[in-house]
Amino acid sequence: MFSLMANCCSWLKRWQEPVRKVTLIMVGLDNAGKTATVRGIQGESPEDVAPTVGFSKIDLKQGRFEVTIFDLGGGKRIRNIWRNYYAESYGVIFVVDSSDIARMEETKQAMIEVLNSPKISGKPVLVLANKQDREGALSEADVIESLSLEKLVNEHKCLCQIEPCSAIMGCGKKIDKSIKKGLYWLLHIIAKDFDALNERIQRDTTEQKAYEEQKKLERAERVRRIREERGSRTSDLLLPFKALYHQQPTMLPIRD
Ligand SMILES: Nc1nc2c(ncn2[C@@H]2O[C@H](COP(=O)(O)OP(=O)(O)OP(=O)(O)O)[C@@H](O)[C@H]2O)c(=O)[nH]1
Ligand SMILES: [Mg+2]
Repeated sequence: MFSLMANCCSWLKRWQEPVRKVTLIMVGLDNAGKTATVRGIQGESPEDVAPTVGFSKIDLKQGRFEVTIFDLGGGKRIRNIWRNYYAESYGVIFVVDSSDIARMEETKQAMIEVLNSPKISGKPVLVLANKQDREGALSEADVIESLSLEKLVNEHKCLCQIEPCSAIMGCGKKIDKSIKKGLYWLLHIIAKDFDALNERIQRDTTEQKAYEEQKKLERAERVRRIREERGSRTSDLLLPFKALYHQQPTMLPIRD
């Protein structure tokens, strides 16, 4: 009887909680398994994925959360787009290919760059130590050591959880439990500090929009000036031709 009442109370409490819109970014080197992971979360097959050029966006409902995940391409040349998503992100999912030992240093540098951003520092980070099914994959402890994870997250005051997992294990209900557990953890941490985080995100996104608007205006002004310069140069070049054209009729032989 008591447990029934306790269950009812917790259900009521959850039901009264407002729906919260949360944006997350999923980053990590190319080939780490980000797209395979979001595919699995979405209930789609994580097999046959192609490298992400740019980003893909997925929307899902998790309890009282409406979650948007930006799965950002990890290729070296497109990593610089990550920063455009930092301001609006409530938390980070960093996917690591635990079996690619040769790229651990590159992974570490990429993570340092993400956490170094003032728009990310202090936000919660979920590290998915992916590809645990592969032979020779680093264990959770080895990934922590290779990335100097403890030092890094302490320096940037980021709450962090690491989950060893395999994105290709299954999808939907059959998804690796560690991925599910990690996502719950991240959303739970975000919910705990939602108001402060939300305020920061509103402030940062307004600032970013103003910055982008300013850049757009500057670009438009540059283009206008280039066109103006080109226009005046073309009319200078055209002038002798015009003069020539007007002179020609007088040079034609006069016939009866
Ligand atoms: N064995 C194994 N392979 C995986 C796992 N997760 C992903 N893969 C494979 O790794 C390759 C890359 O996966 P993606 O999900 O495309 O990697 P990504 O991080 O999205 O890469 P980019 O889009 O280039 O940034 C694919 O061939 C996947 O099938 C895993 O847990 N285990
Ligand atoms: Mg991808």
